[in-house]
Amino acid sequence: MDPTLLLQMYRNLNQKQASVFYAIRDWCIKRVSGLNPEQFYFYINGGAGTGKSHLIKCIHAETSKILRKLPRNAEEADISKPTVLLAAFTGTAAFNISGTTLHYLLKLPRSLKPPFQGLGNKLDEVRAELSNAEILIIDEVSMVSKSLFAYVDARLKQIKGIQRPFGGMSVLAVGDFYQLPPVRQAKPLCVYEPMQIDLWRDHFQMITLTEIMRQKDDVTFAEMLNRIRVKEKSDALSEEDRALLSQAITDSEHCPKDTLHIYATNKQVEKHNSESLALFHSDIIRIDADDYKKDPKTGRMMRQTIPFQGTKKELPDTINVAIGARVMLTRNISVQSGLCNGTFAKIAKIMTSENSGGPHITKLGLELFNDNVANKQSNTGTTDNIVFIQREEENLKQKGIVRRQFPLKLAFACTIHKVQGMTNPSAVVSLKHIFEPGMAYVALSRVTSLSGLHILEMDERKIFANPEITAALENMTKTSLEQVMPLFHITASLNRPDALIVIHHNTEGLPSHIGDIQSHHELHLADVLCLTETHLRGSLVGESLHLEGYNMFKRNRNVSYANYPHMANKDGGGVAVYVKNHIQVHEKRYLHNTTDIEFIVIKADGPINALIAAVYRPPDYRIHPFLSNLQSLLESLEIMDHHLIIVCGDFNEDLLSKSSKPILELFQSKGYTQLITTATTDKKTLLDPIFISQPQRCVHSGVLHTYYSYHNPVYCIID
Ligand SMILES: Nc1ncnc2c1ncn2[C@@H]1O[C@H](COP(=O)(O)OP(=O)(O)OP(=O)(O)O)[C@@H](O)[C@H]1O
Repeated sequence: MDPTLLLQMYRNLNQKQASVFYAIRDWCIKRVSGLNPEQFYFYINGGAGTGKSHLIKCIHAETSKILRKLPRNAEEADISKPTVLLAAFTGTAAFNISGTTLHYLLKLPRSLKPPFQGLGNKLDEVRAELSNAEILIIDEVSMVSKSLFAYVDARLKQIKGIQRPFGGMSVLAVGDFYQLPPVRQAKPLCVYEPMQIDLWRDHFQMITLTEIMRQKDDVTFAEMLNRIRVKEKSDALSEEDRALLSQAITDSEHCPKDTLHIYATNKQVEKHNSESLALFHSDIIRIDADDYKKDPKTGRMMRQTIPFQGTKKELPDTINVAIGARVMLTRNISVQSGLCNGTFAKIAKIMTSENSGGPHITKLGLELFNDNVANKQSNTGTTDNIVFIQREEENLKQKGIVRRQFPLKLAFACTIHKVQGMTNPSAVVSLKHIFEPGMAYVALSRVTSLSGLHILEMDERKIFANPEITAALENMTKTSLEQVMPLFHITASLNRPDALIVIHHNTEGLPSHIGDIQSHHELHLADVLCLTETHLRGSLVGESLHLEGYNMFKRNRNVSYANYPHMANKDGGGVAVYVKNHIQVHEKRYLHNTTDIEFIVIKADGPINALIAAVYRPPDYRIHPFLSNLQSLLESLEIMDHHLIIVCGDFNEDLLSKSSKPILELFQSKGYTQLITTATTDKKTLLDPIFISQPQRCVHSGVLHTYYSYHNPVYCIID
């Protein structure tokens, strides 16, 4: 994925999405640090468009990056093998997250009926391919049946040779059980059935995303979708929701004809498709299936003059198309390349060759609709944006026929089952013939705003949820992940207007990370935000470094060392402090006897009186001269006669190590208490302490998360 786009996706994560992202990121950091955290089994729940797929993409990119460091420790490990597996039941859902289908990934048989079929002689190959795999992500989990889930568990146990659930892998299951259930009337995974081993109920913890991102510019519509998501058959629509939906009601005369039509059944779809082909296109081309049958005399496979009729076939007898006609693939040709069952495209080229019976269509050039696809076409034979597909094969065994036909159908319209996961600016949705819970909700929630929705045959009785889902989700074990973003939750319940929140973070470069700081959900809660390793040069501060609502103070490395020019001239380092506008502060720029140390001191005069210092000690700054200069700084602070002094920063002394800690000892000898008790870096060292002269004034302290620095931010709240 394009790193700039990915970074923007990280920055855009809403607070709930970020909690899940950081929880799983932290698990990976622990795993890589050799701490062997317990496997996790999370279920990410959330209505249509709450950003579940967006979150999966971010988690996949970040966790793959971190876990890549794991196999390096193992001898003979092949680091090209994936550490995080991305999968879904359907090809389109898999492609949407750049993953693959569960069947393909785990080489599952078509029929999942017991007994379990092992991998046989493929085991070694699959085992080698998945040797580094640590996490399995399953999207659109509502479509995964219990038998498929049990197969996934058994298969992973076989591949990993470990009898723990899912072969000891962690699992992130994502989806919305109010959307489409598994095919063939199977019970959804979350609905408990006694007498069965229930992997779901026994292991999974639920986290619910609540903010709708797809319709975020149309909040009224988004809120209505949330209500109809859980509406049961016996519930009536509220007057308000009825009025909203009635704005979208139209009829076949007046609705936009060239917009995607979504129906419940294949019959409705086929009727609409053939009418639209005739309406929009005149040069209609008929593509018959090439059916081959063995000649009893010669034993050779002979092409039949007309396609074989009767019996159920996957590939159609005949397809009528035209240049420019909307079509959809009906087979997973290559999920990685976006050629999946359910992929939408336009016919761009029709390639023929001459044979004895006249021109014969050999290839079709498709312009795929999915934006991601263009970047992924590698070995599928492409020109510009066109992907060429060939005829696929189907064996009609009982009839002795081999069929060769394009796995394609017209797609001016499609069924609701094909639009799950899709985001569209507009759609025409028919509510006629809806036969399952969740169908109306899936169809109505595809568009980004109410103005893009056109409803045919409105019937509010067709909008209904499965009540079993509501009961099942109520009974599921839940986790709020509040501990992942502690400051966010503490401040929400903190009713102390004059509390002071101080945060320190080693940013590893302010100019490159200002965007990350601006979008961080907790850093902007700081009244005083101390940053080290700002890497700033020059005296001017660009507009881009401005944080809304804050005043900035800074001291660059090059002005911090009077007696060590070699340190002053080195890149990196530097300290800055951002202070909320309403706090009265003065910077204490020149301190008696204090030189050769990267620091800033600010004196806050209200609402809380305090001296706050941020310090950075480079790792190569020898401890004795540093201690002596730090001592001078602390003595200068003492003589300012302030009762509350807070000194934070990166001192490059690991307070979790067993070796001596002269910096900590110096602070303790001066009566300070250190507040941070857990690791502050990705290597699980504690390099970023907060020292305080009056520990009784601190009501909360701890460590926050970021994705862009080796260091995590630390905070304290002063009453
Ligand atoms: N944090 C975010 N910032 C910006 N856009 C987002 C964010 N999360 C999701 N989106 C956008 O909102 C739309 C819906 O998101 P997404 O497809 O991830 O939702 P979903 O929960 O997977 O939906 P569905 O259940 O219908 O499959 C997409 O266009 C996506 O790019």
